[in-house]
Amino acid sequence: MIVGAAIVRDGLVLACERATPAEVAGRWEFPGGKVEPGEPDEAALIRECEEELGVTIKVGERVGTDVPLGTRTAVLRVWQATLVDGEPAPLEHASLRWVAPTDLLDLDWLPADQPIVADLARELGAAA
Ligand SMILES: Nc1nc2c([nH]c(=O)n2[C@H]2C[C@H](O)[C@@H](COP(=O)(O)OP(=O)(O)OP(=O)(O)O)O2)c(=O)[nH]1
Repeated sequence: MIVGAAIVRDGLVLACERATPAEVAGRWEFPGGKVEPGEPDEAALIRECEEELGVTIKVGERVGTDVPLGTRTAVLRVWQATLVDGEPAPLEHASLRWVAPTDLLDLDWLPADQPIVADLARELGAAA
Protein backbone atom coordinates (compact mmCIF):
# COMPACT_ATOMS: atom_id res chain seq x y z
CA MET A 1 0.00 0.00 0.00
CA ILE A 2 1.26 3.45 -0.99
CA VAL A 3 -0.50 6.36 0.70
CA GLY A 4 -0.57 9.96 -0.51
CA ALA A 5 -1.80 13.26 0.93
CA ALA A 6 -3.53 15.92 -1.15
CA ILE A 7 -2.80 18.80 1.23
CA VAL A 8 -5.23 21.67 0.61
CA ARG A 9 -4.71 25.20 1.90
CA ASP A 10 -6.65 28.28 0.81
CA GLY A 11 -8.12 26.25 -2.05
CA LEU A 12 -4.70 25.26 -3.42
CA VAL A 13 -3.21 21.75 -3.53
CA LEU A 14 0.41 20.95 -2.65
CA ALA A 15 2.14 19.14 -5.52
CA CYS A 16 5.61 17.64 -5.03
CA GLU A 17 8.21 17.19 -7.76
CA ARG A 18 10.13 13.90 -7.51
CA ALA A 19 13.90 14.21 -7.31
CA THR A 20 14.65 10.49 -7.77
CA PRO A 21 14.86 7.94 -9.34
CA ALA A 22 15.94 9.31 -12.72
CA GLU A 23 13.04 7.63 -14.59
CA VAL A 24 10.47 9.70 -12.70
CA ALA A 25 12.50 12.76 -11.63
CA GLY A 26 10.64 15.91 -12.61
CA ARG A 27 7.22 14.28 -12.44
CA TRP A 28 4.68 15.27 -9.80
CA GLU A 29 3.19 13.30 -6.93
CA PHE A 30 1.53 13.65 -3.56
CA PRO A 31 3.68 13.47 -0.46
CA GLY A 32 3.50 9.98 1.00
CA GLY A 33 5.04 6.56 0.60
CA LYS A 34 4.94 2.96 1.67
CA VAL A 35 2.89 1.83 4.63
CA GLU A 36 5.03 -0.22 6.99
CA PRO A 37 3.88 -3.68 8.14
CA GLY A 38 1.23 -3.31 10.85
CA GLU A 39 1.06 0.47 10.42
CA PRO A 40 -2.37 2.06 9.97
CA ASP A 41 -2.69 3.93 6.64
CA GLU A 42 -3.37 7.27 8.27
CA ALA A 43 -0.40 6.94 10.63
CA ALA A 44 1.83 6.23 7.61
CA LEU A 45 0.51 9.33 5.88
CA ILE A 46 1.23 11.52 8.90
CA ARG A 47 4.72 9.98 9.29
CA GLU A 48 5.61 10.46 5.61
CA CYS A 49 4.50 14.10 5.62
CA GLU A 50 6.69 14.74 8.66
CA GLU A 51 9.67 13.05 6.97
CA GLU A 52 9.23 14.58 3.53
CA LEU A 53 7.89 18.06 4.31
CA GLY A 54 8.53 18.69 8.01
CA VAL A 55 4.85 19.31 8.70
CA THR A 56 2.04 17.83 10.76
CA ILE A 57 -1.14 17.10 8.83
CA LYS A 58 -4.70 16.22 9.71
CA VAL A 59 -6.10 13.52 7.43
CA GLY A 60 -9.50 14.21 5.83
CA GLU A 61 -11.69 12.61 3.17
CA ARG A 62 -10.52 9.96 0.70
CA VAL A 63 -9.90 11.15 -2.87
CA GLY A 64 -10.91 8.86 -5.74
CA THR A 65 -10.44 5.10 -5.56
CA ASP A 66 -7.42 2.84 -5.12
CA VAL A 67 -5.23 2.81 -8.23
CA PRO A 68 -3.09 -0.27 -9.00
CA LEU A 69 0.60 0.56 -9.38
CA GLY A 70 2.12 -0.82 -12.57
CA THR A 71 4.25 -3.88 -12.00
CA ARG A 72 3.94 -3.80 -8.22
CA THR A 73 1.43 -5.67 -6.11
CA ALA A 74 0.50 -2.39 -4.54
CA VAL A 75 -2.12 0.30 -4.83
CA LEU A 76 -2.05 4.07 -4.41
CA ARG A 77 -4.62 5.45 -1.93
CA VAL A 78 -4.97 9.21 -1.46
CA TRP A 79 -6.68 11.40 1.15
CA GLN A 80 -7.29 15.10 1.38
CA ALA A 81 -5.39 16.64 4.28
CA THR A 82 -4.91 19.97 5.99
CA LEU A 83 -1.84 21.48 7.63
CA VAL A 84 -1.87 21.53 11.41
CA ASP A 85 1.70 22.62 12.05
CA GLY A 86 4.71 23.75 10.05
CA GLU A 87 5.36 25.14 6.58
CA PRO A 88 6.09 22.48 3.93
CA ALA A 89 9.75 22.29 2.88
CA PRO A 90 11.15 20.14 0.04
CA LEU A 91 13.22 17.89 2.34
CA GLU A 92 13.13 14.99 -0.16
CA HIS A 93 11.60 16.54 -3.29
CA ALA A 94 13.10 18.65 -6.08
CA SER A 95 10.45 21.32 -5.50
CA LEU A 96 7.00 22.01 -4.11
CA ARG A 97 4.19 23.97 -5.73
CA TRP A 98 0.74 25.13 -4.57
CA VAL A 99 -1.61 24.53 -7.48
CA ALA A 100 -5.12 25.81 -8.20
CA PRO A 101 -7.68 23.05 -8.90
CA THR A 102 -8.10 24.27 -12.49
CA ASP A 103 -4.33 23.95 -13.11
CA LEU A 104 -3.82 20.54 -11.47
CA LEU A 105 -4.10 18.54 -14.68
CA ASP A 106 -1.44 20.69 -16.39
CA LEU A 107 1.28 19.08 -14.27
CA ASP A 108 3.04 15.88 -15.37
CA TRP A 109 1.77 13.63 -12.56
CA LEU A 110 2.96 10.06 -12.06
CA PRO A 111 0.65 7.79 -14.09
CA ALA A 112 -1.20 6.28 -11.12
CA ASP A 113 -1.96 9.76 -9.78
CA GLN A 114 -3.71 11.01 -12.90
CA PRO A 115 -7.23 9.59 -12.26
CA ILE A 116 -7.02 10.68 -8.62
CA VAL A 117 -5.93 14.19 -9.59
CA ALA A 118 -8.86 14.36 -12.03
CA ASP A 119 -11.26 13.41 -9.21
CA LEU A 120 -9.66 15.93 -6.86
CA ALA A 121 -9.89 18.73 -9.44
CA ARG A 122 -13.59 17.94 -9.89
CA GLU A 123 -14.26 17.84 -6.14
CA LEU A 124 -12.43 21.09 -5.39
CA GLY A 125 -13.84 22.81 -8.45
CA ALA A 126 -17.38 21.80 -7.47
CA ALA A 127 -16.87 23.13 -3.96
CA ALA A 128 -15.61 26.52 -5.17
N1 LIG B 1 4.78 9.15 -2.45
C1 LIG B 1 4.12 8.85 -3.56
N2 LIG B 1 4.48 7.76 -4.27
C2 LIG B 1 3.79 7.53 -5.39
C3 LIG B 1 2.73 8.37 -5.85
N3 LIG B 1 2.25 7.87 -7.02
C4 LIG B 1 2.95 6.76 -7.30
O1 LIG B 1 2.83 6.05 -8.28
N4 LIG B 1 3.89 6.54 -6.31
C5 LIG B 1 4.83 5.43 -6.31
C6 LIG B 1 6.25 5.87 -6.54
C7 LIG B 1 7.03 4.84 -5.76
O2 LIG B 1 7.21 3.69 -6.57
C8 LIG B 1 6.12 4.48 -4.62
C9 LIG B 1 6.40 5.25 -3.36
O3 LIG B 1 7.73 5.30 -3.18
P1 LIG B 1 8.42 6.36 -2.22
O4 LIG B 1 9.84 6.33 -2.54
O5 LIG B 1 7.72 7.67 -2.24
O6 LIG B 1 8.07 5.68 -0.82
P2 LIG B 1 8.92 5.57 0.49
O7 LIG B 1 9.31 6.97 0.89
O8 LIG B 1 8.15 4.77 1.46
O9 LIG B 1 10.13 4.75 -0.08
P3 LIG B 1 11.44 4.14 0.55
O10 LIG B 1 12.46 5.21 0.34
O11 LIG B 1 11.11 3.81 1.95
O12 LIG B 1 11.67 2.96 -0.34
O13 LIG B 1 4.81 4.80 -5.06
C10 LIG B 1 2.39 9.51 -5.08
O14 LIG B 1 1.50 10.31 -5.41
N5 LIG B 1 3.12 9.72 -3.95
